[in-house]
Amino acid sequence: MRKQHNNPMIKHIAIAGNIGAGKTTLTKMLAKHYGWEIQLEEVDNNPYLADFYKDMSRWAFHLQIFFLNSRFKQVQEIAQIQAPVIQDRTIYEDAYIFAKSLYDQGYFVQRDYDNYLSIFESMIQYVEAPDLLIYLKSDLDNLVRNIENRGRDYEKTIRIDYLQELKTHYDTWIQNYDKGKLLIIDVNTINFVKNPEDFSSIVSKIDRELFGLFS
Ligand SMILES: Nc1ncnc2c1ncn2[C@@H]1O[C@H](COP(=O)(O)OP(=O)(O)OP(=O)(O)O)[C@@H](O)[C@H]1O
Repeated sequence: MRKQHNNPMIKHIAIAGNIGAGKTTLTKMLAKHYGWEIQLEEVDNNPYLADFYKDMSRWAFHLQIFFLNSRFKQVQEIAQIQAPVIQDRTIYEDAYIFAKSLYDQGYFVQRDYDNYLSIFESMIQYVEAPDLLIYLKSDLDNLVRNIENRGRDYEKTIRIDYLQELKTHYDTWIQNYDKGKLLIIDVNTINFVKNPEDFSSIVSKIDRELFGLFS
């Protein structure tokens, strides 16, 4: 079912969440449902991701710079496209979740982290927040199950404490998020791929945010 988006104020929808939360799948399903343009993460063409998971200290800075630039280019493109766009992960997550937790865990040396933050601060002035942020809230069991099921070779080395650290940063970030509309979807007890009614319930919540009388 295709439903054209008819709220001129809403142009940029973003999906946020931990590794394995289901962002990419939901992004594609929502893009199809609403007829939105789509912006995915650079995973297959990412020159650092596989090396990063083998040796995080060695490649943390390179990977963060790559993702930061890639995400910045996406927001620039979104600003220029007239049609509504749905984006798989935000630039905030790169800085406030990934870079921060890599620094906290000692994978970033101080001067590299300072350098990264300085680049981020320069860029963020030119970034508009999404009109609607959809956060997929997931516990660790669910993340691990999804990561195992998709079976990417380079993700086999992901440690549970790395996911836990990311989750802690996500919790803090979402609690304090005030840049625009926020919709939190608990994905622990639903399966929007297998159960059409779970997908419909997500769509109803989004409809309420986008087209509701008091939204
Ligand atoms: N800034 C970042 N720093 C470190 N790793 C990152 C960063 N951004 C993305 N990644 C990693 O790149 C890969 C992206 O994969 P993908 O787009 O499938 O998303 P995902 O995070 O696994 O989430 P989902 O399963 O919800 O789609 C994951 O291993 C992810 O965590």
